Formats: sequence, C-alpha cells, structure tokens
Amino acid sequence: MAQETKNGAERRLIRIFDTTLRDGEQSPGNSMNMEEKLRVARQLEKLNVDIIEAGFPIASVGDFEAVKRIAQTLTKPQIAGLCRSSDKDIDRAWEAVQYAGERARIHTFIATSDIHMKYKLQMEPAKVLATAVKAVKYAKGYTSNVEFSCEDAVRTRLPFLAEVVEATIDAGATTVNIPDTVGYTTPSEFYNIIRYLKENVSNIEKAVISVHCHNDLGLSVANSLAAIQAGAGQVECTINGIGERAGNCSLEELVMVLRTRHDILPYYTNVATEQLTSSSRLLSTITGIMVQPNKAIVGANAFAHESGIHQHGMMMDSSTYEIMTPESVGLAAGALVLGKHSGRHAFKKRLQELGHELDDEMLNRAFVRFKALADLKKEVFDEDLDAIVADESREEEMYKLVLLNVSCGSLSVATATVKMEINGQLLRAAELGDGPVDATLKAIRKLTKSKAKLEQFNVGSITGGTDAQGEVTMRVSDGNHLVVGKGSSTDIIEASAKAFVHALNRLHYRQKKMNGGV
Ligand SMILES: CC(=O)SCCNC(=O)CCNC(=O)[C@H](O)C(C)(C)COP(=O)(O)OP(=O)(O)OC[C@H]1O[C@@H](n2cnc3c(N)ncnc32)[C@H](O)[C@@H]1OP(=O)(O)O
Ligand SMILES: CC(C)C(=O)C(=O)O
Repeated sequence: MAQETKNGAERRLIRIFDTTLRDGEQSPGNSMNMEEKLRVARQLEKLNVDIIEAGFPIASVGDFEAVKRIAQTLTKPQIAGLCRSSDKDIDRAWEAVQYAGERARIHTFIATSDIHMKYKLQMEPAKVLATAVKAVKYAKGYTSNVEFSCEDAVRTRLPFLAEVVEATIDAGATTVNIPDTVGYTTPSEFYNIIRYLKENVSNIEKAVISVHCHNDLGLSVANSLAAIQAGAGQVECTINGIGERAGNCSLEELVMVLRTRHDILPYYTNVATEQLTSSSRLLSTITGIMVQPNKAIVGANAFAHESGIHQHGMMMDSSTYEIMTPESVGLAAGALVLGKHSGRHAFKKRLQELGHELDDEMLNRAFVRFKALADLKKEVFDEDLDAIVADESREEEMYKLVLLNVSCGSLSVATATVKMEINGQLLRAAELGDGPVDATLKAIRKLTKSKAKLEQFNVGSITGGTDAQGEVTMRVSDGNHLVVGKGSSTDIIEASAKAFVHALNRLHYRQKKMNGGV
C-alpha cells in the first residue's frame, strides 16, 4: 500500500471513492438515465478511481438497473451500492452489485448524531448501535467488502461515534466512513475527530477510515485533506464537486492538491489525472450543468492568462504563473485544430480525448454536424464538439425537430413555423408569440400537446465571435419531473427549439420509466 519516494520517505495511498453517480446524482438537475450513468462510469474507469458508488439500488428500478449494468460492464474499479441499515435495502444492493464479483462492495449507513437519531430516525442510541451492527453482519453474509457510514458523524458525540465505529469494525466493516453530511466542520476540527478515532478505537487499524465531506461552507476539499493528514485512507468525492446542496468534495481538486503539493504531502492516488478534464466535460455535457469558469482545475479559465504582466511572465517561463501544467489535467497542448478540412479520424480522436466514446452511428451523425458547423465557423473548438455530442447522444427520441422558420423584428409580431416528426408522422404548426423564442416554444407545445413548464432559460455562447455557437440550457418540468434540456446552434432561436425538444424527450423518457415502460 505504501510507495517509496525518491528520497526514501514513504507515501501513503489514498483511495478515491467516486460518488458522482450516487450523491452527485442526488442533486437537482443532475439525474441521469442508465445509458448516461454507464457513460460516466466508463469514464471513471479510465480515470482509474478505486471505487465507484454507482447508485442507491433500492431507490428505484432505474437506479437498480444502472448499478447492475455498471457492475456487469466495468472490469477494474470496485463497485459499491448504497443501502440503509435494513435487510431489504442490503438484499437489493447486493442483487445489483454482485455482478462485480470480488470487486463488489456493500455500503450501508445509519445516522449517529443526536439530532438525526431523535428527529429523523426516532431511535434511541442503543437501538441505532444495534441496527448498525446487525446491518454490517447481514451484509457480511454476502461479501467481505463492507463499508459502514455514520451519517452526520461530525455532529455525533465523540464517545458514541467511537463506540459505533469500534462495534461496526468488530462486526466486519472493512471501511468505516466518517461523513460531514451537512458540511459543518472545519479542517482543524475534522483533523481532531479523525485523530480521536485513531486514538480511541482499539480495532481502528483493521479498517480503512474514509471521509465524505459536503461543501456547505466551501470547506469540503480542505476538510478532506485535513482528514487525510490525520490518517484517513479513503476520500469520497465527485466530479465537478456535484452532490447534495452545495455539493461534495471535488475529486479533481483533491487529487490535484495531492499531486501538485507532493513536496509536503506524502500521499498518492491512483487517479490518471490526464483524464480529469474529459471527465468533467463529459459530466457537464450529460447533465447540462456547466462548471463555473473560475472553478479550480476544470473551469474554462483555470489555465487562462489574460493580463499583460502574467502573459509576459508565461512567455519567459510558464512556472511564473502555473503551479501545474495544463497537460497534467488533460488539456492537450498542441491539440489538432479541427476545421472543415478535418477528417473522421482526427474528429474521432479528439472526441475520445474529450471523453466521448460514440458508437459508429452516433459518430457518423456527429461528424455530419461537425462538417456543417465547420462550414459556418473558422475553427471548431472543443466546447463546440461537446455541444455537438450533447445534441447527438440523446436517449430514444419521441420528438424530432425537422424544420424551423421564424420571422420577427421591431415592427412585426414574431411568428414561428415548426415542422416535427412525432411517432414517425410529419406535423407542422405556426404560432405567434411575444418574441421569436416564445413563438417557437408555443408551436412546439401545440405539436407535442405538452403542458410542460419552462422553469429556467439560459443562453450562453460556447466560444467567442459572432459565428460562435449559442447554447441554450432549459429546466423544464411536467409536475412530476424536472429535466434539463440543451441545444446548440449558431442560431440561438434554433438552439432554443432544440433545447426544448430535448427536454420534452427527457420528460417523455422519465414518464415512460415511471410507468415501467423502460
Ligand atoms: C446523507 C445521504 O445522502 S443519505 C442518502 C440519501 N439518498 C436517498 O434518499 C436516495 C433516494 N431515496 C429514496 O428513493 C427513498 O427515500 C427510499 C426508497 C430510500 C426510501 O423511501 P421510503 O420508504 O418512502 O421512505 P422515506 O424516504 O420517506 O423515509 C425514509 C425512511 O427510512 C428511514 N431511514 C433513514 N435512514 C435510514 C438508515 N440509514 N437505516 C435505516 N432506516 C433509515 C427513516 O427513518 C424513514 O423511516 P420510516 O419510513 O419508517 O419513517
Ligand atoms: C450516506 C452518507 C455517506 C452520505 O452521503 C452523507 O452522510 O452525506
């Protein structure tokens, strides 16, 4: 487990437990269907994380099937399924993860803080302790690889936390997780909590201590790092830091802290950091949620130098303003420039570098879109490719936009004519509206008979210049589900129409899934 460094000092392995597909997916706007989850899981495998928490199998049939499929498909990482401390949850988790064979992990949890025990579980501490022990023993009946989490550990009385940790290790837990469920702790406090457990739990060396930090106060990465320094051996984190409320510890940030400051931090991870950018982009493409430009490591500006003094320094030597190289996180230097003369090989290679593995049919469709775009733009950027892939790698489409014609101006009423293919039938409608987007959405609503509500509408430019692609992101709800729709085009009205049709297709898919049709 330990690795020698050049100067003979020991480095400790920090296991990376990725929960993008479980805690990450729990946050609004981030839910994914099975195919999308599988694509993210494949990318996480390339990223070489140690453990993937693929979902919460008892939560829904869809979640169960996704965990099962991921366990059946991936060959390298351990696959964990989360479950409450109850036999039926554990049975269901095992049913899904068992396909990973020796790499299957059951992750069971129960809350241990007074607040959670009293108000949520309405259980006495002794009952919680007994339930936790029983759950771990029951899970051990299926596999030796059992993780136990004390939910809201940070707000748990320390002697009780130590008692639960000791008892669950005795019951067979091989990883014990200490979550900061509500993002409340600070680095020094969390360091002391982990040290307390190290010093007061007699069997602590028999299990790996894990931490799972939320970001409510913006401290999740700092707290995880403090826990590592206190002896934690596993960190739970997510791509782009997504997760409940303000999110989880960001995988890319934590991993790059360990890599960049290896001079003072004697730890290492197995993560292939060159895959970080692709992983981040793939997730954004799938969920439609972009990372803020100034986000550390994967934000669009993370390696951009705009001001003169910085640019001058960079020209003299990049170490003046760069503490890590763009290449180390997968931002390729000297990448092929894609334009209208580029061929399928270069196109496919760049897509792969960006984390997009498309089947032949999707690749062909995306290539046609790429050529059309290259005719309109001088240079096609990575962000343009992400948008094309987002448009093309859609789940089964009930509704297809065939044609859009809009007329508007300061003196005329906006009119939109839309032609769509619905269930193989070509239909056309025209509507007037309060502006071209309103008219377009009205016409689409008329054709699809949809009453879905537009909750949020954002338009942004993918790259610079007047020939840039506009990207529209919408949140649309049908009362039962809230989905994100995305569309891109050099024409923002067309991008809006595509985003709305994308959202309607997603709602249709969710509806079908809810009715058991998927
Ligand atoms: C901190 C975290 O991130 S925890 C993980 C959060 N993730 C999720 O909740 C995933 C999605 N959840 C779901 O789909 C649903 O909540 C389900 C399927 C898990 C449960 O649904 P329901 O049976 O309808 O219960 P509901 O969610 O309303 O309430 C939770 C129940 O679990 C109990 N419970 C909560 N945590 C635990 C636990 N760790 N162990 C045992 N029981 C628990 C609660 O006391 C409550 O019990 P009650 O129904 O007897 O009152
Ligand atoms: C179930 C645990 C690991 C969790 O998600 C939390 O406490 O935040």
